[in-house]
Amino acid sequence: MQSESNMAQLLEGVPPFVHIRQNDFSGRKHKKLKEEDIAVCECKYDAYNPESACGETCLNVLTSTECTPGYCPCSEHCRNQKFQKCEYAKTKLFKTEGRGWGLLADQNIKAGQFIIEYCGEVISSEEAKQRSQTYEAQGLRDAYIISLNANYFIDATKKGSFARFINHSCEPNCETRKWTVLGETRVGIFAKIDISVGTELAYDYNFEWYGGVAVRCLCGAVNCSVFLGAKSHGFQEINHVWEDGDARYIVENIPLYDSADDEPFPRSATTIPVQLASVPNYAAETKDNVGAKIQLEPVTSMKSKIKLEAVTSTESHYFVSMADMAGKSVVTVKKEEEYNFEDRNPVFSQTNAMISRIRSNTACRNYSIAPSPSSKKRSQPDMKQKTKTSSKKHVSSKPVAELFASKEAQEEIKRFEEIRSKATSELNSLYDEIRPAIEEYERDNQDSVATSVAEKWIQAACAKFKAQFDLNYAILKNSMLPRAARGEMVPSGHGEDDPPQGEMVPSGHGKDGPARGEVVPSGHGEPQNKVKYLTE
Ligand SMILES: C[S@@+](CC[C@H](N)C(=O)[O-])C[C@H]1O[C@@H](n2cnc3c(N)ncnc32)[C@H](O)[C@@H]1O
Repeated sequence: MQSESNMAQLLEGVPPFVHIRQNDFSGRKHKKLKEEDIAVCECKYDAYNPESACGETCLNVLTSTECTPGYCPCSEHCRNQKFQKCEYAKTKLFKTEGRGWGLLADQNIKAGQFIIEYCGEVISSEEAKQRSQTYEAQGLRDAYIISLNANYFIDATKKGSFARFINHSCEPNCETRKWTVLGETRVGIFAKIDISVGTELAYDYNFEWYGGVAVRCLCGAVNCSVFLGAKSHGFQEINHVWEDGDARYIVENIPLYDSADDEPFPRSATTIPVQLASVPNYAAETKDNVGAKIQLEPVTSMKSKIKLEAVTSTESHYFVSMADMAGKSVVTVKKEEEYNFEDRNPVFSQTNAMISRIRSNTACRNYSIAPSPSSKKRSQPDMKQKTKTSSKKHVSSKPVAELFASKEAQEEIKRFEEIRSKATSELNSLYDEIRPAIEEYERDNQDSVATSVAEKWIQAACAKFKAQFDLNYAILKNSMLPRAARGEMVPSGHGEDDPPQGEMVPSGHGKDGPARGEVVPSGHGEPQNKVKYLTE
């Protein structure tokens, strides 16, 4: 926990926040890394070549996992503990034009270099939604919540590292990457390209837009998306992009939030569309003045300008959307009645709720260990129920065994049935034992599950599958034996190896062997020459 003395007193005018260099886990427990789950690389430190210690070819580096101190074969020479050792690039805070504060490179930075960790408070998605609304209601314009994975978010609003000052760009020189550090997922800002000293750092927020006032992007990129989150699913779904030839709508007002504006942006208690001043310069594109296009000037400066060229004027509430058509950004606008924000986004509907979702590059060390996809997110009693129900679904082999006249067959089937129920109950009790780890995995499904848990689970699951297979095989095999071999009465005229009349005997079946191409499982009790043909 950082104390208030860490309250960053930076340049004049920077809103205060608590400076932290490690994520704050007051929202949930920090994962404990078990010894057997520690990933140990195979690197060897060569004093004549210090680069040999945990470089690009290190197994841990390749899986975006930091080496664990005390376990890395390169010990103090290990170069793969950048998050843990806060090996940040030199950066500097500066005031941007129109986008609040920003961070710039205070040294030359190489492509791929780790720049800084995005630290903040680790909170659940529910908490993130709630906080986002609260901040919005408090009039906070800048959003600092990013997604860690489907279930957890990092909120750097009140506590965070200097990464919280990095602005968005549609043509970014940085990117976010996820790393596993001591069992926890952490987010770092990395250089996408070589960055020279004095250049502003920016990454693509990949914002998820949940409705509300659209935030105008002032990144200045030639191919700027015009709004933060414009590429997000939420934005595109709500702001349907009209195609040529569609019915046109009259345009007057565009709900926009420009972070350069000092005036508090308009808010409505119940509706999303915001009434703005009417646009003076307009020209109807279609006869009925509906759905006019707005040509956007290519953004050349940090403070972009929207030039409204083809706008008609009548009513007040509209939604804006845009597409890049033949190199020009084109904004089209839809009537308020077309949208139903309440239905689509009940939680976010009344706020300018934007939470940045960082794409994952997490190395794939995930094991699918839940009993079935349908059990995901179930509570404990339900999960128990699931495993019990699934075992009930198995065909009870007792009545099946009784169908066979041969005592030998009956006993064999019962024996395999016993093995299967033992394996099933072992799997169920193991599931109870590791349930907390599985539930954690399911909540946090982009993280890796502990190897010890995965191994136990895989072993028990395989034992159960094998037992089930053996049982099925025993039933099948005994059904395939000629009646006489199963101790049943054979009508006169049928030799032991002859099929009943009218039955097809697959060609190529010799007396003692299976047909060519027939798969006869090896090592399963009965000799192969008993598998001949189906008689029932
Ligand atoms: C994580 S903060 C970045 C730091 C922020 N500029 C500050 O002064 O604290 C994100 C906020 O900065 C502003 N911002 C970032 N990139 C922007 C951009 N390209 N255009 C407009 N505003 C931007 C938005 O208000 C956004 O919600």
